[in-house]
Amino acid sequence: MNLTDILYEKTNGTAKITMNRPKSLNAFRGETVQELIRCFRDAWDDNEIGVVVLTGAGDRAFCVGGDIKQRESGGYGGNGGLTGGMGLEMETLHYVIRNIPKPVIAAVNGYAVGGGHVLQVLCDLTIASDRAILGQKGPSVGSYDAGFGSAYLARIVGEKKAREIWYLCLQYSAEEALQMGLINKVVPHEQLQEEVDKWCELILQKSPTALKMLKASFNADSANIEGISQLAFGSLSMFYKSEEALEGKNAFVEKRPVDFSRFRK
Ligand SMILES: CC(C)(COP(=O)(O)OP(=O)(O)OC[C@H]1O[C@@H](n2cnc3c(N)ncnc32)[C@H](O)[C@@H]1OP(=O)(O)O)[C@@H](O)C(=O)NCCC(=O)NCCSC(=O)c1cc(O)c2ccccc2c1O
Repeated sequence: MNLTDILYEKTNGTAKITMNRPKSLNAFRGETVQELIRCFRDAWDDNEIGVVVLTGAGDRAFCVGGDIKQRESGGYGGNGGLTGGMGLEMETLHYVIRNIPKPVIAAVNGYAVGGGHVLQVLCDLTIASDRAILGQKGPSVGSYDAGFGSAYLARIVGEKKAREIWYLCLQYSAEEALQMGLINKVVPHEQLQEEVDKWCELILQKSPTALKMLKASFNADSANIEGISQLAFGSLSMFYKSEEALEGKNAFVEKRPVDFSRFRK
């Protein structure tokens, strides 16, 4: 596969997908999302693969969400269509992570923030380094991921905690994330790969059909969130054209404090 933003390797039944833009803390742009979708589809279609690992390149980040520096008033470019006018085919990416009939493990090696955090939320299982920092950021930068990013998050950590995560945009340590049930396990940073390998091995010893059916049954209960997701991304593409959204983006790029006060009037 010809890939620029992703590293993709398949070894002994495991497909490893690494977001590879470390200079931007693995923030995603249109191409990154397209390549992620292609890799998940390849792993879906390959009968030798029984488990998928999603991680980030480098030592600092899993993924910090959309590449804000590339965000324009109409989103991230593109011609509309599958990207809903935003240049990021996020709904499809969320779809393939949720619906690939094999367990997906997020190996969170650093920051998992914004849309990057939503990716770890969507994975079946998460193992994090003790250096990981997790949280949402959208309302600080004029954005939101209000489909699976909010409604499914609330199923995982409960309504109160999910609202805190989104309304306050705090950053949580791996240990705090573990305590609130947001992730499955925390390990010393150096042992992350080893632990992920162990979990993959355990999964690969199991009946693939049983795992496939279990994943489908877990998903069934939250399937209606897909409709909420369509509404949320549809409204986001309109919101991105607003002065309010641009204030969030510009403040981040200009490295200055954001001021949304005029939009409360
Ligand atoms: C993550 C941080 C808290 C890290 O802070 P720290 O101080 O440790 O590091 P720096 O801030 O110096 O970052 C290093 C370097 O990386 C650049 N960078 C960081 N985040 C991004 C980013 N999101 N986009 C582009 N570049 C980024 C940073 O500018 C530095 O580069 P220099 O050249 O200046 O050295 C902190 O970095 C932080 O808070 N980052 C912002 C994270 C954020 O707001 N994420 C949410 C973005 S919006 C989003 O995720 C999103 C999701 C979706 O699903 C969408 C769907 C459809 C459309 C749009 C979507 C969308 O926008």
